[in-house]
Amino acid sequence: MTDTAFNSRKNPATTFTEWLREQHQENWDAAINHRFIDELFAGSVATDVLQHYLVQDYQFIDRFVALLGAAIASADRFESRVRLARFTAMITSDENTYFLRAFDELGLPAKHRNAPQLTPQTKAFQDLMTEAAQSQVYPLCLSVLTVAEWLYLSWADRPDAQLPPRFIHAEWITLHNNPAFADFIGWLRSELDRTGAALDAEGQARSADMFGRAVKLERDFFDHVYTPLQYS
Ligand SMILES: Cc1ncc(C[n+]2csc(CCO)c2C)c(N)n1
Repeated sequence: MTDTAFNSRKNPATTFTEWLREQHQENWDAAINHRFIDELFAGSVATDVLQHYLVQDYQFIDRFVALLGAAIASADRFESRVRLARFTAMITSDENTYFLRAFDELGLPAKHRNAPQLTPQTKAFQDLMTEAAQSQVYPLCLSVLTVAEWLYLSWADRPDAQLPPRFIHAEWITLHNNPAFADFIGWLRSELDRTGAALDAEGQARSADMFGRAVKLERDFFDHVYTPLQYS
């Protein structure tokens, strides 16, 4: 739902990604200030809640990588493909073993790591990533990728907060607030600013719709971890 078209925004200095976020500010703020994030920083997330969050979130990566592939294929220039390809290589390498170590720490059996029962919220997210990928429209792929990354940087960016003592909490924060991650999101936003501003009004409305659905799903995902499934 678009209140005002991007081209008739009040402040001409507003970038396309700022315009997108402004339209979905309520869900955005609810997500980045969610109870789950407060508990993560406090190191006090209940074990069954954290298990549920990580098991369901681990099912995110497959479609996320497929969406990156679609962005690489639909990008309008070589340097963009290269940057996306480097990021894809980074997140698919073995460097980051956080999930596997966390599953060990939480005593989660293999069946829940690899083929858990999926919740409707997880499925809805997978479907939105598939929809964006299948559009084969670069700024639409970016609209969903940008939410999944920028919203995570936004909740993790609490400069005055102390890190909690256990790695299962602390590393989930530092994975999302480190300088390399922030730098990539800066680039991702500049890319959507550039290609989104060049869309016609209908394309911009489609981008805003997908961006808004992604923000809502991020909020729903945090909400839904408080009615965890049992993984034993
Ligand atoms: C529901 C949900 N939304 C966004 C992310 C963030 N995220 C997903 S893939 C990726 C790139 C590599 O880490 C990032 C930052 C998440 N984990 N779970």
